[in-house]
Amino acid sequence: MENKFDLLVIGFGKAGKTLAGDAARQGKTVALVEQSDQMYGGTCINIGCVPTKALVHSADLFTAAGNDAAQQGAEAFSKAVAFRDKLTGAMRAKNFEMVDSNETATVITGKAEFVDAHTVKVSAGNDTLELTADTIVINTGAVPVMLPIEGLRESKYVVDSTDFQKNPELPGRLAVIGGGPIGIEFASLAANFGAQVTVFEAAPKLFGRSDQDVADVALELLKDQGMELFAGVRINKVVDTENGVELHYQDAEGNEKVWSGDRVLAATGRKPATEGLNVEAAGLELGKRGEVVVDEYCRTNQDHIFAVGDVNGGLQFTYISLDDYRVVKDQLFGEGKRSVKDRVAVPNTIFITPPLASVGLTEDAAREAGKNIKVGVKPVAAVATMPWAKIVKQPKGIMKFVIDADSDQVLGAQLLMPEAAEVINLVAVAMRYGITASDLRDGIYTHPSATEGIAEVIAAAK
Ligand SMILES: Cc1cc2nc3c(=O)[nH]c(=O)nc-3n(C[C@H](O)[C@H](O)[C@H](O)COP(=O)(O)OP(=O)(O)OC[C@H]3O[C@@H](n4cnc5c(N)ncnc54)[C@H](O)[C@@H]3O)c2cc1C
Ligand SMILES: NC(=O)c1ccc[n+]([C@@H]2O[C@H](COP(=O)([O-])OP(=O)(O)OC[C@H]3O[C@@H](n4cnc5c(N)ncnc54)[C@H](O)[C@@H]3O)[C@@H](O)[C@H]2O)c1
Repeated sequence: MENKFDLLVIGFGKAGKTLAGDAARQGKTVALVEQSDQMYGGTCINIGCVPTKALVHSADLFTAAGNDAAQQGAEAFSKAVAFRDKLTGAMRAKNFEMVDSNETATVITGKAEFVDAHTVKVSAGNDTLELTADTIVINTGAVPVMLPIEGLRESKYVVDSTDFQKNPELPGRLAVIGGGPIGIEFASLAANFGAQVTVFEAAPKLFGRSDQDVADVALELLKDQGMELFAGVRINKVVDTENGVELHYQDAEGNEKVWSGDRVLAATGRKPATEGLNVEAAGLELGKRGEVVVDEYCRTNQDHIFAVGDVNGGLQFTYISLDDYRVVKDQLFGEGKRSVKDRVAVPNTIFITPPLASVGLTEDAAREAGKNIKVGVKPVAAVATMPWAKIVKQPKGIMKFVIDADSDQVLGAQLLMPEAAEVINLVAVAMRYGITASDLRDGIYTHPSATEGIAEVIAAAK
């Protein structure tokens, strides 16, 4: 094999694989290096968005069918895991083919590390290979943070989100450390399948990035699922016992307490995957969280090396990795104008039931910023013109819009409602392209749908 390439991509992430395909279709020689054959296609399709949402959806179907979680939950969970494996297996194969089937592209399985600014060593077992390239794109993603809590790393009952997914057995009693999106989504799906779930969050509030009225409804929904949730806690130690595992913690009032159960999910964030990459050999700069430092074009301090996706320390979403790809593509094959600074109104969704989707400013943030605002807010059950919530039997939720009272622009929205992950994209597009709140209010929407609810809530803004 020729070891010199036009483009070398390290890591099979969203940005890198898309760029690799593009470059190959233009006749460039491309090598894509991925450390594991179980990770072709990257985090999203193997251990991230897709498998977790497959489990969330199966859990939703299970509860919507009125099943008895205590009797059937464990078996239903195992079946959901089997479906997920089939799905991710097929996607992995397709992702491999989408790159490797190009005549000028090759996928190389092994762990990459820099030798110098143009050379990368790939190791697989005892085999090593040195590759050189004109352009190098680092797309190695992120890895779970395992905090230095006494006993945490040593415990055989503590798992991260990847290991949790490998086990087809539903834990009876599950503790989740961390109330971010990973913690909350796993907590919610496990509870829907019948696990007894307790969430421990260190910050003073859960759903701290939402306004309090929205957070309150989200917490109520999770409690309805039988979950216990604690904020403001400090985990002191993890102890393996004869019967399982204990978490010794201090609650928000300073009382020392012990939780005991069967499994602990550590979901306290993910850090850029640069360990072992030897980026120093390429003269690259690392930031405080181990991220590869880049400019607004995802370019490192070496002109021919880019870093895209989670590894550059930006927002950790697949769609941000995809947008990094667009920026680098424009640098390599376009006009070189597109920048990460062009991003406006980036939405996000936490996949609970129903989902909580947000974009832009909360009411609190808008007031803090001194904006003159109007707020439209309604419980989902009170949105008379949106029967969709009742049809899908999800009447609990809240819809909230923050509107600039002077310009009529939407400043932000928080939607805890059926199809929120879809509806939020419409709001984000409106914010991005200057479509006013009145335009959104007066739009013609299909019926019955979740979208039509936004008209009534915006109309109620004051
Ligand atoms: C449980 C979970 C759920 C998530 N849910 C969502 C969601 O619903 N929506 C959303 O938008 N985002 C979600 N995310 C975040 C999302 O998955 C990531 O932001 C996204 O996948 C990052 O993609 P990336 O392009 O940075 O690289 P990744 O897809 O992470 O790919 C990096 C690849 O590099 C490989 N690699 C690492 N080091 C080396 C090396 N030295 N040599 C060779 N290969 C290497 C890795 O094996 C990996 O395959 C979730 C994440 C997790 C963990
Ligand atoms: N639906 C989605 O889009 C989705 C889903 C899952 C993950 N993700 C992405 O993956 C990234 C990682 O997710 P995450 O939830 O692991 O990270 P996160 O950083 O968002 O949340 C981690 C949580 O753990 C808490 N925490 C930290 N130390 C703690 C301690 N000692 N005790 C208790 N709690 C502690 C933090 O306060 C925080 O709330 C997210 O930033 C997100 O971008 C997205």
